[in-house]
Amino acid sequence: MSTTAPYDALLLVSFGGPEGPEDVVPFLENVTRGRGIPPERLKEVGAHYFEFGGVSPINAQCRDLIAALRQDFADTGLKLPIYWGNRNWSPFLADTLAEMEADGVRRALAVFTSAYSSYSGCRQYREDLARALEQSGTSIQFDKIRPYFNEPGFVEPMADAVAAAVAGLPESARMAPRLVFVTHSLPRTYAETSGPIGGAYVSQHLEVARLVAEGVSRRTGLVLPHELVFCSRSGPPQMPWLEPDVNDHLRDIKAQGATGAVLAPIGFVSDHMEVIYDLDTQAAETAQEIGLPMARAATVGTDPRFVAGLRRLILERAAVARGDSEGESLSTVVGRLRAFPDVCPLNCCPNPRAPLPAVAGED
Ligand SMILES: CC1=C(CCC(=O)O)c2cc3nc(cc4[nH]c(cc5[nH]c(cc1n2)c(C)c5CCC(=O)O)c(CCC(=O)O)c4C)C(CCC(=O)O)=C3C
Ligand SMILES: [Fe+2]
Repeated sequence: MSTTAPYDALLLVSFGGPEGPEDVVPFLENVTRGRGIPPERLKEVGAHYFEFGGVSPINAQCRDLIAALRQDFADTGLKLPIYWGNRNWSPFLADTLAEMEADGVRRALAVFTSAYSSYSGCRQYREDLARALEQSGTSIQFDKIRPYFNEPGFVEPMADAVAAAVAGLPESARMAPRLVFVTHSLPRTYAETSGPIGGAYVSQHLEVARLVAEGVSRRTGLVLPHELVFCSRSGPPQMPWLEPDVNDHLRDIKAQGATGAVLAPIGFVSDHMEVIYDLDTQAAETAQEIGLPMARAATVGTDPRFVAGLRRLILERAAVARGDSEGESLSTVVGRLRAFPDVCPLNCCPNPRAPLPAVAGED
């Protein structure tokens, strides 16, 4: 029988987002406290949220993912309560931990809404949990599931989505379309130090891009050129971030003769603000301006294969925690990168400013 022992609960840990116009400024203050984001950039990002009524889509997407996981657990006979807490907006992690402890939770498993290794998408959440334990005066023991970029349930729905987006391009654009894989830009130093030995953020994305492109050619019979590009750069202009920017890239491929572009936001598990603003609004405007037909592929969201993949990772981590499995992983991974370690190694994705306490790692 599959079991989630020794865990008493699952905790979905996410970024958080504003749920109305009055939330936008305090939310951005939480995000950027002590991070040296220029005020002009903050005003600009605030304007993106206001364009959408001051509501980020991310909280609704977390609620949907939790509902889908609960249904999947019910269907597969798992009895593991699911909680939710955020880094930057309510429900805040510290409040959720207090609630969990009041409910008798002693040991819990965390799932982050980020599939890849980076300070922002992994260690920072581990630090957030350590700080929330401190703030709430609770003592729940936390493990986490490993980064899931190479879980088949993450990759397969994206290959379907990209193939569907290619098919949805106008006939004329299907002559020589390009696949444009997009993720969140990072300061180059964060990317260089990501993972246990550095470089993990980009190599994991390149691997997913390769796997999805291969999946697309299996589905369509076409081998389409692809590349990895970046969105949502912030920080001061003199600081190097990962490039090229998606808008610059669209201009480049248009100049090279591309007849169309499919944007595939492989860096995001659902249609976050970066997707609905940076791609569906801003990059779509760029594409329109230069006369390049563009389609945007869906994110995994609550695709049942993705949800089942998360469940496999939860069961796998529980087996390791019980000592029933000693390996890194029981479940399969796709591609040429190994399953990421269950316990983040020493110095994995280091804090770029100063070391802070973090859960679920060797340090
Ligand atoms: C790698 C990465 C992910 C992916 C992993 C993951 O999913 O966690 C991610 C996710 C997200 N980032 C988000 C929003 C923002 N990120 C910002 C700023 C920053 N992000 C960074 C990196 C990442 N961010 C970095 C290095 C900064 C600079 C400041 C710092 O070093 O921390 C800022 C400040 C303004 C700006 O400069 O843009 C905002 C508003 C939202 C919510 C979207 C919504 O509302 O739907 C989500 C899911
Ligand atoms: Fe971000």
